[in-house]
Amino acid sequence: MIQQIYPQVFHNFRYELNKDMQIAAAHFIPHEAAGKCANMHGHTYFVNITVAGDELDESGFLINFQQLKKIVHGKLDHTLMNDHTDLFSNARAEDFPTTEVVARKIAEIVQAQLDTMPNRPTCVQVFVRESPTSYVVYRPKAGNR
Ligand SMILES: Nc1nc2c(c(=O)[nH]1)N=C([C@H](O)[C@H](O)COP(=O)(O)OP(=O)(O)OP(=O)(O)O)CN2
Ligand SMILES: [Zn+2]
Repeated sequence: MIQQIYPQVFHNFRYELNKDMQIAAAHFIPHEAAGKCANMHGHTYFVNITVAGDELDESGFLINFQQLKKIVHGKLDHTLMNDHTDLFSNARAEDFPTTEVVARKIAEIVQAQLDTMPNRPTCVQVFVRESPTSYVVYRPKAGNR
């Protein structure tokens, strides 16, 4: 079980849900500035996804927790991040699989799913802990949907 206090995100929506998941994955950062992290290595990423909205779906959900897990954990768990060429690139820094970019890509995956739902919830925050001492918080700009 994951037990952690996460940073709060300000919003005016009536409902907010949070889904935790652990993703075991390998990556490498294809840049000399990454030092030893330019070599392939693995992490157990601790991910927290925050979704908010004013309306629920016909099940009384903002989004089913299981569906959230499936679209993120189901895609990335036990994979090499760099292999996901639909998400990451070894040529563009904006798309290297850094913690920052992993958090942004998870937000984009989630928002793409949310955009198909009639109740139109919003992904307001993605927290990604890559190691015991390093984490990133990504908050999509309002209106980027
Ligand atoms: N801003 C970023 N800096 C670094 C990233 C990153 O994604 N964003 N990534 C790495 C490496 O991938 C590495 O896996 C993590 O680095 P680091 O926190 O240094 O890991 P340590 O366990 O060695 O940390 P200690 O606190 O020294 O134990 C590097 N930088
Ligand atoms: Zn790493």
